[in-house]
Amino acid sequence: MSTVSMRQEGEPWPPGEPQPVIIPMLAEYSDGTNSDLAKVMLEEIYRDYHSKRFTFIVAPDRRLVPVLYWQRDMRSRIKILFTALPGSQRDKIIFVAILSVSPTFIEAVRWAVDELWTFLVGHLTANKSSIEFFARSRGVPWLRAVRELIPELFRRNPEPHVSLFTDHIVGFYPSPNSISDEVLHLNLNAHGPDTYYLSTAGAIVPILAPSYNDAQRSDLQVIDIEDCTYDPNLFRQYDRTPGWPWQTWPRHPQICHPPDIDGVYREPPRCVTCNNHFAAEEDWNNPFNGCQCHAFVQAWKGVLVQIVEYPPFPDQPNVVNRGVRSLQALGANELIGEYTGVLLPDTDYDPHSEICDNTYQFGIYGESEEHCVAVISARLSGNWTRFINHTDDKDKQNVKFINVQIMNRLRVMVKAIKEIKLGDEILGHYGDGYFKSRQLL
Ligand SMILES: C[S@@+](CC[C@H](N)C(=O)[O-])C[C@H]1O[C@@H](n2cnc3c(N)ncnc32)[C@H](O)[C@@H]1O
Repeated sequence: MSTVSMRQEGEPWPPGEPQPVIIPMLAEYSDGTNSDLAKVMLEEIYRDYHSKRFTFIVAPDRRLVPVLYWQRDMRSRIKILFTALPGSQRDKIIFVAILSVSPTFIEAVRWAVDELWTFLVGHLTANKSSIEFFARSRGVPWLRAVRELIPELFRRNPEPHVSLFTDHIVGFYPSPNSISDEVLHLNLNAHGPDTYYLSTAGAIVPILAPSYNDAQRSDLQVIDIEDCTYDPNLFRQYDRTPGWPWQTWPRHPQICHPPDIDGVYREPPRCVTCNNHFAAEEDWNNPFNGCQCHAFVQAWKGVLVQIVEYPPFPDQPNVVNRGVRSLQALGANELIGEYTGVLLPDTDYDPHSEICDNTYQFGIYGESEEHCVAVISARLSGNWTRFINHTDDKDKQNVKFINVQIMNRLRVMVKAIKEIKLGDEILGHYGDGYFKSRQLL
């Protein structure tokens, strides 16, 4: 166990005293050991990118990497990291530039004690591709960081060096650098960060919507959406679902306890958390109306995960198997995500529909399993939760899909059922009928 205190920059340690771990803001989340603290720091570095918490340090004397010469301590730390990193000189420079905009990393370089730094270097080295993919898919301004840290590179003979660091070639390098920032930024605005996966070769690959029949296009990049989308016209196309529980048709299927279910207006019920009324349907799009538990909803939108390629399933050896890797520790019983997609009526799978499929589909149920109020189809739009793989092994399942009412909506949520560690694959159970209907298992 180490004590936690702040050290003045440059101040020598009193001889014989154990070197304290600094980074006080992180200490409360760890068990106090340097090994655990290094993991928490790694998570915080991912979080810096996710929340776009960037810092550009102004170093007093900047020199070419690998001798990033800020101060003597920092210089030797960066040298250790540089030696440990895999990849070419260019890859290493890009990686250090990416790290250099993370306030947590800067804090570690400046303050961390040797043991903590050694653990952190181990984590950074082992997760190099993952960190780079995560940072770049969140729009980290790494090229600007290279320019700031190594101005000589651009001043003396800019052209060859600039082209060394600007990467317009998609799929050329077998590393996360394979998609340029420009391409990523363009597509990120339209599709979202979890519409790319990290391949086993270390490349960033756009995720294309699957197609199971000739009527569906398979060259469309999937889109991230925060909430389910509802288009009444999609519901009008179909006959009323037999188990439809509401009186009116179509109506927004996620809105629960409609006050007019039998034609009599009733006051909407209150949220158990904030005690406000749930918004009535007409106010549904007004975020300031009704239940105000937005902080709660926001919490699971900040979860750090990454879509990565896992080994193919034995029954589908030629199919790329994307799954979800957690980039943070998650506690048992935490709600970690909402399954989002396009809301559709509970009709049979329509092979001619662009949005409908039976692979990325979950039902939303009312009071009972017979009351399927809609299905959520995530073929084209959804979020990371659609890449959660299935396992029959109860010991490996670490999440489950649950139907809950939060704010004024019925939602399919992903709930952690045990502690999940940084790096674990997130695995659930799809329900007994899923694979039978596809005859895949
Ligand atoms: C919701 S998606 C999960 C993400 C999927 N791995 C991907 O790359 O898009 C469900 C599909 O993943 C595959 N899958 C997931 N878990 C599986 C398992 N335990 N065994 C075989 N296939 C599985 C099946 O093809 C299934 O239809």
